[in-house]
Amino acid sequence: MALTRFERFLGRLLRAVVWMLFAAFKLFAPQQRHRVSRLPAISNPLLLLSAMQLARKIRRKEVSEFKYKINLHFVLILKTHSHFFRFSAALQEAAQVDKLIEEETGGEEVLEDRLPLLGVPITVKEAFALQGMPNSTGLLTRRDLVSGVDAPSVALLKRAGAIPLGVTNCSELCMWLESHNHLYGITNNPYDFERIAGGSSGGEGSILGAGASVIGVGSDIGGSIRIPCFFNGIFGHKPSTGIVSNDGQYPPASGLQMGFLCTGPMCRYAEDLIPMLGIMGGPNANKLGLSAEVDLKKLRFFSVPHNGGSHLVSPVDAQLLQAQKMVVRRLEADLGVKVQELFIPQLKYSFQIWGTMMASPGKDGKPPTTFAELMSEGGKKVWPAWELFKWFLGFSSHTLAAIGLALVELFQSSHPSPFILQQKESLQQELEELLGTDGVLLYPSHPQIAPKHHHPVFTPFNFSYTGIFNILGLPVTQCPLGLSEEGLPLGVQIVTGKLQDRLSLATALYLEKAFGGWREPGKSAAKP
Ligand SMILES: CCCCCCCC/C=C\CCCCCCCC(N)=O
Repeated sequence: MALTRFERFLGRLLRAVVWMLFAAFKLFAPQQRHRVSRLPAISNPLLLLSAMQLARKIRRKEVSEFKYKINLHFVLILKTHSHFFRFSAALQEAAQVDKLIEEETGGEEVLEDRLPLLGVPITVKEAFALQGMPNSTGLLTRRDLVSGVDAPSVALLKRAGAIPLGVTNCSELCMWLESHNHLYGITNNPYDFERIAGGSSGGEGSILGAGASVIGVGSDIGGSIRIPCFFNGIFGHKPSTGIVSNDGQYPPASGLQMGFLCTGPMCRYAEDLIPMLGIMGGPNANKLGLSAEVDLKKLRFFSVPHNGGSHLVSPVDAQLLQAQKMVVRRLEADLGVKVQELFIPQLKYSFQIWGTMMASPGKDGKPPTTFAELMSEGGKKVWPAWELFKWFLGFSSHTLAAIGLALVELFQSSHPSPFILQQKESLQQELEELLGTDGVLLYPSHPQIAPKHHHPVFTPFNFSYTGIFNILGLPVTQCPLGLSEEGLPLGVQIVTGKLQDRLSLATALYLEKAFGGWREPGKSAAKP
């Protein structure tokens, strides 16, 4: 059974609404002007180290006191966002580091085991609770809220010795692929300030991509770790469902969404992913066997170049297709494996599957909290159509994307399409059988290279390239693959079977060596 006439009509209506909103946006949106157009090169060599390298230097006292200084200049240019840094508290904590090293009588190995991130600066997506820091998730009504405790994932990193520098920008209520809200503004891409940093963990993506922070915490229910990692040329991992605690972030997931949301690590160097995941997962990380050696030659590799041509989603950029082909060639040449190219027809319905499952009631039968309800938090009830009218007049405190999402929600049917549910089930079964415990699948991270600011309003369904794996609960590592002709990051998603995270993490380590991993934006000028 294919989509019903009503469902097809809804699809067309949605597209018409998006086009109208975009046209309106083009007319009314203020234009950004940048006094500087590119980042300077990084001058402090400590800023070029991975968390593991930096932690080793700190343990050996090769970095005494807190010489690692955040590049405030970058933070200001990128608007990632700087007003919420806890520099003096971080410096006080850093001053304790040498004392902790002196006190450890068991030597460097014991210290590494006990405090693997001792002294390493981290940043955290503002949607997570970090004690003493705001936790607004871009809602003006939450602007005065200060976290009294740390989210569990943040607490585990702190317990491992990491020193939080502060919180970074995200999209309004974490539900858009551009990090923009009326509290902090819009975050820029370090490779080209005219372009988006992605969302919803875009502040993290930008600050890490710029080399102004070492490692960071993000969350992902539709691509919010992977999209910003892709656009900012860094690594990120959406773990298998249920490994890292999602508690302590706003908004909390509701309904079936609880099984789709994942918290995970973001960083510039692949070698930081496994230790971060091990720490953030707490005892759950034992389920992943992260210390087991992976022999890439014994894995089965698959490459899916696109979603099969959904009319809602842009075609995959030729440079991304080419980059993925290069990965295939490299794997075959270096490892002697045969990478099988596949087309999986159900992927065409990725957006419809994501939308249907996100709107489904939880196991307790309760429907998820609506987006309009979340927007109303701490203030007056939000009426989406009225809010849109206010937005046209410049009076709304919400972004067009958030208003658009609340509007679209009004048209969502409460009866899920049996055809879409069937596509989801068959996709789940096919991928689980295909990947098993030794399969690795390459899939585009997004159909487009980092778009210009606000342009995602025009292509809102493109996130479904990442979103589908939230619904399937599969782990995915986002891996950079060098730069495009315009000097913008290229990349690929590496997907594996449930709880087989170590396979995608090992593949990312290999691809970092093969393709050069993160590139410093200040040395990679965007071509005009
Ligand atoms: C202004 C136009 C708005 C039109 C809305 C069209 C509907 C699109 C639906 C959903 C877009 C969600 C994007 C989610 C991005 C990542 C979310 C995440 N936290 O992982």
